[in-house]
Amino acid sequence: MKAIVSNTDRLQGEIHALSSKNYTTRYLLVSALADGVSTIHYPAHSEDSDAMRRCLIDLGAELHEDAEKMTIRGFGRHPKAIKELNVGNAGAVLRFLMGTAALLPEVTFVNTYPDSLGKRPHQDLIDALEQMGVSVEHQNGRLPIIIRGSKAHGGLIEVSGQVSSQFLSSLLFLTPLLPEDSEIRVLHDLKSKVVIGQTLEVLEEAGIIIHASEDLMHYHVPGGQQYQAKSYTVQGDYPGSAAILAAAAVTNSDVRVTHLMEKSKQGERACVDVLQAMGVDLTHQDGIVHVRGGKGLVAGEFDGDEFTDAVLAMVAAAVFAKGTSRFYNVENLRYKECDRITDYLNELRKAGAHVEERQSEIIVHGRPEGVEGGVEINAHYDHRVIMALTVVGLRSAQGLTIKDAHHVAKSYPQYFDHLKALGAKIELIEE
Ligand SMILES: O=C(O)C1=C[C@@H](OP(=O)(O)O)[C@@H](O)[C@H](O)C1
Ligand SMILES: C=C(OP(=O)(O)O)C(=O)O
Repeated sequence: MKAIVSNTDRLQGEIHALSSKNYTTRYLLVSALADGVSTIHYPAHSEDSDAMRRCLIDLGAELHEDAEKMTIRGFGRHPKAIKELNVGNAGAVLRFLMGTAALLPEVTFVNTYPDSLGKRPHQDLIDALEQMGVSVEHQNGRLPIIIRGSKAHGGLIEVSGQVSSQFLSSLLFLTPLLPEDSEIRVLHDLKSKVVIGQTLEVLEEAGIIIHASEDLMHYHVPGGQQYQAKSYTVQGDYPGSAAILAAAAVTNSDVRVTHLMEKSKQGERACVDVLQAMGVDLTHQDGIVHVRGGKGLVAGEFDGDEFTDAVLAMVAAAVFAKGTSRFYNVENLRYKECDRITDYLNELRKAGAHVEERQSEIIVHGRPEGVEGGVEINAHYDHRVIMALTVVGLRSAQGLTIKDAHHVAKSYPQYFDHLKALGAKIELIEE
């Protein structure tokens, strides 16, 4: 699908935020790891959450769904011994399930997105699993990956957090089910640290006890635990909503996004503070973010690691801010669906933005007058590139054509419909 995004002066209306992808994948997993029937209210529906759902069914979970909720009968510590799992292009799903696969004799994770997930590194998790007696066959730390887990045990586990927090999350989901206690030590740095808060929150809701150090670098996990079957409610999704809020910030707008909890543990909640720091007229009350855009943005400096999945949308807003913005501590954006620094900035440059890259920084020389556009954008298989370039397209004199825009469905299938409902001039063409 191609998205033709035209210059749009005004956005107006109200959007009910989509359900959180990260909470949905976690609630699905802890429900499957429980014995008994759990309920998830308002689960997300996207390619990534569907990938988790599909894989858990393959592993023996029983799922039923109506319009508002899903019930899941879990497989506890005994997933079905299947041969193959296909996680699509979902990084978190792959990494979390590589841990679960350690409960099985042999599973192959196939490589269906060789140019996206197929390029992403998993070596740090592989190293950790090997310390636990799991045998892993892989292609230089990449897919396809075969996990042989029959001998998995707890104990001392060291894992690097330098590339992704998902490796640590994976171990936190697995280790409570092992007979032995585990000590997990995070080596180097822990990137996207805020996301670990979501993992710990969900584990606690599922009745699992984890003793975490205050800096989230050390964990004592008692073994022999059981996940409890529970009832969960998924909150609204900040990373996806950040793109809607950025679109509202760069246009003349009066837009409300509802269902966004002020006290959320999603790091991307910070997009509200970032936009405010850029001078956007915005309020956040009773779960509603209300933007009155069009008054002109100002540049700022931001630690992007605090809102990993909203960085691209915030950079798109900064493209139209007065002055030079800097998003630092973002190197791990290079290991996502594409290289979200080099690939993304190349597309922004094509659109007419003035941007520079460092190894772990994005620098934006803002153009409050707007950009020229009139070019075709390569989506690089990346939903967040698509969402962010759409924001830029709304302020491009000649608009932007985004190729392969269907990849937006990885996290936010309704993105274009939501923007169109607000008045964005977007035409979708099936190819
Ligand atoms: O744990 C999770 O659900 C996620 C963790 C983050 O990844 P990294 O820890 O690799 O930055 C985030 O970017 C991803 O979208 C989802
Ligand atoms: C990077 C993302 O997801 P994942 O790592 O799960 O593929 C994302 O949603 O932006």
